[in-house]
Amino acid sequence: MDIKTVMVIGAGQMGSGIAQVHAMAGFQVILHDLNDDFVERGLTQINTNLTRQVEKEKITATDKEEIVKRIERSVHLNDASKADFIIEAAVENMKIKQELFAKLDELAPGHTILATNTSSLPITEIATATKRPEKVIGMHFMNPVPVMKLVEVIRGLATADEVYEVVDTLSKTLGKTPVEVNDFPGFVSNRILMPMINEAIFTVYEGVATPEAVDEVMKLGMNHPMGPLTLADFIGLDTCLYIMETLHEGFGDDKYRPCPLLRKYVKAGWLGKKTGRGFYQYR
Ligand SMILES: CC(=O)CC(=O)SCCNC(=O)CCNC(=O)[C@H](O)C(C)(C)COP(=O)(O)OP(=O)(O)OC[C@H]1O[C@@H](n2cnc3c(N)ncnc32)[C@H](O)[C@@H]1OP(=O)(O)O
Ligand SMILES: NC(=O)C1=CN([C@@H]2O[C@H](COP(=O)(O)OP(=O)(O)OC[C@H]3O[C@@H](n4cnc5c(N)ncnc54)[C@H](OP(=O)(O)O)[C@@H]3O)[C@@H](O)[C@H]2O)C=CC1
Repeated sequence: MDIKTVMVIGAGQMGSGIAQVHAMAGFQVILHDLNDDFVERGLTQINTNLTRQVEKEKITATDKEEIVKRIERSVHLNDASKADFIIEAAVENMKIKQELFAKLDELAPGHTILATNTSSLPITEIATATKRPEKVIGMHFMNPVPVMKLVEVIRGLATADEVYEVVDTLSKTLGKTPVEVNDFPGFVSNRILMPMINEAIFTVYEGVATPEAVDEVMKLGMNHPMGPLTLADFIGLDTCLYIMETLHEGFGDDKYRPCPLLRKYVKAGWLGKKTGRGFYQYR
């Protein structure tokens, strides 16, 4: 399949990173969000990342200009009519994703693949919102997208082999390493990572240690690049909570119950780095 134009839905931390790596690989990109300000925020992030690369002499200023020129802004979902490949990176919520997929199914050309960057939600269930479940697939990038090598590729029950092959090849074209996994809550990455983060939050909640101490133990003791609470702030505490809820509901096992402190922070709007406060303060 010949992919020329890739549309990214959601210009948040993941969507902007996904748009950046596609534009860097030479694709035309349409970056979509609900309004101009959100699209602009995503483009600002891309600009900052590329400027850093120019300063480090990894790309030239002309390369940067060309990459940015390949990214078109969008606040109208009917721009999907121009896309060969769509990756959805909106909020981690089944209702919102199903609504988006139902609309994209109507607006996108028949050949267009509809991928989702969901962290944990079942691909098979997202696909039921469309009349093309064979063209729906999970393409799960890791944060920060320009740096992390993994793409977890998840087939829904109905995903066609050719669609899997397209995503496998596309991931390699982006310089990433695809790994195929089955469609179960949290897939592999978040089934393992998120209970560790949730347990780190319990250790703070139960007064075992401060966030700083927990992070230091895991960084120095286990050689993790970031401690689990710094990582939770980096991912977004709302996203961490949604993932824990998906695991809890999906497996029906209380070992996945989200820590009450995580719920409290999310209710308070302490979502981590993106809102300036989570386990740490950023402003
Ligand atoms: C929730 C999910 O569904 C799945 C997930 O994504 S879970 C999260 C997975 N991600 C992780 O676990 C990340 C863990 N952290 C790390 O690997 C590292 O701390 C890190 C890569 C983020 C930063 O690395 P570091 O060595 O501490 O910092 P630093 O030296 O500043 O950065 C290394 C490189 O990353 C780049 N970088 C750092 N943060 C970046 C960002 N947010 N965006 C783009 N590039 C970034 C830097 O520019 C630098 O690039 P060069 O090698 O080209 O110079
Ligand atoms: N954070 C992470 O480390 C990772 C996250 N993911 C997944 O990627 C997805 C996005 O996460 P992330 O980028 O962190 O989240 P962010 O909150 O940074 O960004 C989500 C963006 O999508 C927008 N949005 C919400 N609803 C819609 C809609 N109906 N149409 C278009 N845009 C919409 C949001 O707007 P608004 O601000 O108004 O809500 C926001 O700009 C989630 O599914 C998440 O689970 C996957 C891998 C890693």
